[in-house]
Formats: sequence, structure tokens, C-alpha cells
Amino acid sequence: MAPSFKPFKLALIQLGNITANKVENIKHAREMILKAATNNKPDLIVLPECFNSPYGHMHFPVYAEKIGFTGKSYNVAQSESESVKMLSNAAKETKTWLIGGTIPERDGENLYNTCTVYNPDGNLVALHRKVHLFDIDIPGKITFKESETLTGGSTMNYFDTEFARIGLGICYDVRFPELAMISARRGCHALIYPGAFNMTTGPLHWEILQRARAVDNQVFFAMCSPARDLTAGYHAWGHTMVVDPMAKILVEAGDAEDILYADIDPTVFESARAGIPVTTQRRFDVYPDVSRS
Ligand SMILES: NC(=O)CC(=O)C(=O)O
Repeated sequence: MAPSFKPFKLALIQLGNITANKVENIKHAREMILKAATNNKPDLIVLPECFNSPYGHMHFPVYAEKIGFTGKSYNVAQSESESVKMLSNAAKETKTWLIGGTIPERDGENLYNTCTVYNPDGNLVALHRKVHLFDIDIPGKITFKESETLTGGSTMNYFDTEFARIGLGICYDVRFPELAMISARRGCHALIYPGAFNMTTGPLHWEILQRARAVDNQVFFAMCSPARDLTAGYHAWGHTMVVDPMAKILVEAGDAEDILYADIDPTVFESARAGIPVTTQRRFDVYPDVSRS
């Protein structure tokens, strides 16, 4: 059963200074987690997609780390991943839940774009591999092919805290409404996706997709981006954002490094569902309930 939904404070780190130097990237991410925790005492901190490596399919094999997640028995101290060790220590030190953005992960022959989640004791409690790979070609604008080096994940994932059930996705996953819908029907109160849209799709789709997923499913929805760096190979859109279940934008960053805070209020979730009761008006006699398949 999902935990009961209680108020909580969310912090999203729109991380800057992601360079070719992995050690420095991990160090900077750690400093920003500590800063986010000190400034405003959030309950849950989020990092962006690809926080320890430049974003691009050619970089993934170079920066990939072995995580070897085995579920409940996973021992972070024995992990080969420097990023996992840092994230676990930072969660423990700050006594805060942490969605550790994403890193390129190596598992046997395969590479994944992977998000790991830590509880305030520093235990790795959930892992999500980007299910839908970002393969697009908009002539004259952007061509990107994650599938050149990555394999797509094959599971849906959420985790339970003492304040909410949180569903996970990564960036391009937001374009596939089934993932969000099924997470919401499985009891998630908030869906949080590390992401890194770009200068073509960002202005067009970043906001509308999040507001659509939020209002369709009557959940809180947040995406956490890296800051924009025009010297990097990939120019992230930024605009890290939190949307409430009525599709209202609660907070939105610009393009620079920033830490955003949002108070997540369950009464908004409850009043959205009571006032516009789509969750009880579905017509599964007319169309199938895909969340049950
Ligand atoms: N970077 C992504 O995975 C997705 C993206 O930029 C888009 O969907 O647009």
C-alpha cells in the first residue's frame, strides 16, 4: 500500500560546471547537495540527468560506472561506483532523501542512462534505467542517438518515503504518457524525472509535457535539468520546474546554476481529485485499463 501523502519540501539542483573532469563533476555535485540541504532543510533533493559526465552517446562508454544494484541487500560500501558512493554519503550526511540524477551505467556488455535513489541512511533504495532512448532527428536542428551506445531499461520504478510515493522517469520518458499514467495509477503522488532537454525541443515541449503529465494524472510533476553551458557539446534548456496537480507551475529556474525549492502540499492533490474526479470517472468498459496489463 502507498504511504499516506504528507507535506514535504523538494529541492531541485540545476547543476552547472559539468565538464570533462568526472572527479570535479562529482565533487561539485556533492557541494551543491550539501548547500541545498543547509539552506532550506528539504526532505528530498534531486540532481539532473547526466551529472557526472558530458551528455552525448560518445561520452557514455568513457564515463560509465558499474553499479550492480541487487535490491535490498545492496551494499554501497562495496560498490565500484564513485558516484554511488558520493551520493550515498551525501544522503546520509544531510539525512535527506536523494534522487541522484543520472549517470552512465555499465552492466556486462550494456550501458544504461541510470537514476539511483538513496534514503536518509544512505541506502540505495531504487534504480531506474531510462526506458525510452532519446533518438531524434530534426534536420538542421538536432540529431541525437542515445541508442548508438545505450540500451533502454525494461522496468518501471517508484519508491516509498515517509511522506509520499514517488515515481521515476528520465527525460525522454516524459514523452510517453503511459509511463506516467501507470505510475500514477499505482499510487504515486509525485513523478520526478531528471532530464536535459535542448535548445530546439526545450522551448517547445519542456513545460507543456510536464503540465500535461501533471494534469492528466493529477499528480505533482518535476523535472531537474543541468544548467545551460554554451561551451559544452550539448546545450541544455535548463528551466528546472515543479508543477502541481492542477498544472500550475510552482517554481521554474532560468538557464543558470540554481537551487529551487517547492513546498509540496497534499491538499492541492486532494482538492484537484475531488473537484475534477477523473480518477473515478474512467470508462474501462469503453477502453482497456492499461495499468493492469
Ligand atoms: N534529452 C532527452 O532525453 C529528451 C529531449 O531532449 C527531448 O525529448 O526533447
